Amino acid sequence: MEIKETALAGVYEITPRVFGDERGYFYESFNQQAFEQAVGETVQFVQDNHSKSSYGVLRGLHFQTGEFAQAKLVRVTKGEVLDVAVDMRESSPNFGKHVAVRLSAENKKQLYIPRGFAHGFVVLSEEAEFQYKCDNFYAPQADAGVKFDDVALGIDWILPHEDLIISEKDQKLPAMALAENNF
Ligand SMILES: Cc1cn([C@H]2C[C@H](O)[C@@H](COP(=O)(O)OP(=O)(O)O[C@H]3O[C@H](C)C(=O)[C@H](O)[C@H]3O)O2)c(=O)[nH]c1=O
Repeated sequence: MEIKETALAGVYEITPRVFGDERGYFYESFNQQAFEQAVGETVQFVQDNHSKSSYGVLRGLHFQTGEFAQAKLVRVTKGEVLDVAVDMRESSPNFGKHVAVRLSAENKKQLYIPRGFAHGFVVLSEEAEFQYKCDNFYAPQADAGVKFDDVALGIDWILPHEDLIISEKDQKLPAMALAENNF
């Protein structure tokens, strides 16, 4: 497994070692020991999520506030997405900055997004299946987020606006300046 910190401190890009042979391939999609050694902290994941989306679906930018904040280890097992993490920690020198990485079933890349970050993705392929680990349980009462196209964030989502499919909930998310984050 190769793991490297992205330009956004705290967010890591992980590329697993893939063993291919005439049957197909094998790789360890998660190894607690290797992961913790690489990110330099203990992370206990407690919930696995799996979502399927069609081309143009944009989910995000979401986070859970305060004590319910979640660290996530995300990957794509079908298709391709542009995955985005935004630093929401007001004390961080990177507050409001983001990183965007293409994750796909093909490149098998994963992204580790610590607590204190907003997360979202847009589907670039016909369909995408998105699977991820969280280190804190779902807490709807702490569900929060920021608007994906807030100019203050300056995120290039690649697809034309008319191709995007966004839930009503996500369309109503506040701009960064108004987002409650408690981080
Ligand atoms: C997140 C979540 C949702 N749900 C239920 C609540 C709704 O009835 C339904 C769909 O939820 P939502 O529309 O919030 O799903 P996404 O838009 O994919 O939300 C996720 O999108 C971005 C990419 C994230 O990083 C978060 O994990 C999460 O916010 O699943 C649960 O039962 N458990 C959960 O952990």
